[in-house]
Amino acid sequence: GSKSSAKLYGIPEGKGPYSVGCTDLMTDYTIQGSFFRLYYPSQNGTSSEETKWIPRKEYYRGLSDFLNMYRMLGETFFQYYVGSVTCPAKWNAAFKPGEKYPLIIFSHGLGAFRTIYSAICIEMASQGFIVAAVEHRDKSSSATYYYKENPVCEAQEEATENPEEEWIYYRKLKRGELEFPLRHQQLQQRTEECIKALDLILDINNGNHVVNVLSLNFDWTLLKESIDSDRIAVMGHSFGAATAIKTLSKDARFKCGIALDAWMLPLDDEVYSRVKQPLLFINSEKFQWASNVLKMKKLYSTGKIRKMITIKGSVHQSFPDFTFLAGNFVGKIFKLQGEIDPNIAIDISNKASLAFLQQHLGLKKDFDQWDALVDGEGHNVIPGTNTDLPLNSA
Ligand SMILES: CCN(CC)CCN(C[C@]12C[C@](c3ccc(C(F)(F)F)cc3)(C1)C2)C(=O)Cn1c(SCc2ccc(F)cc2)nc(=O)c2c1C=CC2
Repeated sequence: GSKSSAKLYGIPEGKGPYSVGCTDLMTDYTIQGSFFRLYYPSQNGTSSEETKWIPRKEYYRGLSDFLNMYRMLGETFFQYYVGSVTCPAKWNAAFKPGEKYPLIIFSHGLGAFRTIYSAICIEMASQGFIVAAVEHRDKSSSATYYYKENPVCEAQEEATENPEEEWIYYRKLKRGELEFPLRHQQLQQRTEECIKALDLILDINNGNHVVNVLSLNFDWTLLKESIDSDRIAVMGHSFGAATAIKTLSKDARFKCGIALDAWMLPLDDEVYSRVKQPLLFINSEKFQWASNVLKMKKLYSTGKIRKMITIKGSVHQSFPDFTFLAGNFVGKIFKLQGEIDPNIAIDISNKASLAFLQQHLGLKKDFDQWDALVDGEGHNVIPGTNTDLPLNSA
């Protein structure tokens, strides 16, 4: 049955010392508002409820459309196979105050949305990071929503009691439409959304009151003076990795970036000379082709810190959570798993990320134990890319 198979393979728990909480924040009754899922160090025993992995059925509709599945079939398929999946974080657990935590803003890929990179986000939070996984409203996500204040009953007090949900679904490329203009315009919006999420979190850090249009009982005031505003990084997968690179070029408050299987197409030529901060590329073995690797190479210019590793036997889907939910057989058929065990692949990615973040955020942790991984030394990992392009050539 669905429960057993999905449960059997589940999303891995965080390995770090902190227990992990999870909540959602949506601001403003407009599409311009911020919407992100927050993963954070939590106080033990303040919530026993696990977090719903895909919280609304409209995401199943978005996914089946994105994957060109027949909608009825797709929705039933997802409802049945992932409807009961939870991720190993305590829903609305109380935030653990008392220290300043470094912050990561995470950007999802094409056709994804804020909740499906929880293995990465939970691991980072368990190691003492606060992670905000933004949900983009640029129509690159399978689905997303916002609340409209329905003007009709504006006059009466119930305006905020039954705000109208507006769902936005993935915008497919039209036949004959050029890809770059659409993706570049989406990239601009995605970058603005990452920067706005940072502004909002720093606002909360200053003790300003935040209005969450989602009625959740989470105490945001506990985050006051809990963000280490000098230790901020941006991270993303595929289109989200391009978003991370563009965000670095736009906002120096982000001190370094991590690009997971970067899709370089949406980036404009100006970006390449404007990324001053250290950048780590973590690539899967299969998601690599010459023009994409050449663009990564273009970011290697003198004086800038660039690291690149490839995880052997991994595939593009080794980073999102679906890789943990399919059995080995189905996983390989749908290219959700490569030759490498999904847990080993994500472990390499997370440890390399932690070591790189310690190096470039100046953390006082023990993540330096994984420095060799950042240099591509270790099992299942190689430096640079597995394509035959020499990276350091000018
Ligand atoms: C058919 C649509 N076709 C045209 C756009 C390409 C579809 N595609 C390959 C797919 C996503 C695939 C997938 C997922 C999930 C299941 C499931 F069954 F497990 F749910 C199955 C099969 C189908 C592997 C990609 O877009 C790959 N990709 C991604 S995949 C991000 C994602 C999305 C939804 C998820 F549920 C999980 C992960 N993010 C990017 O930023 C970029 C690319 C390519 C370039 C830039």
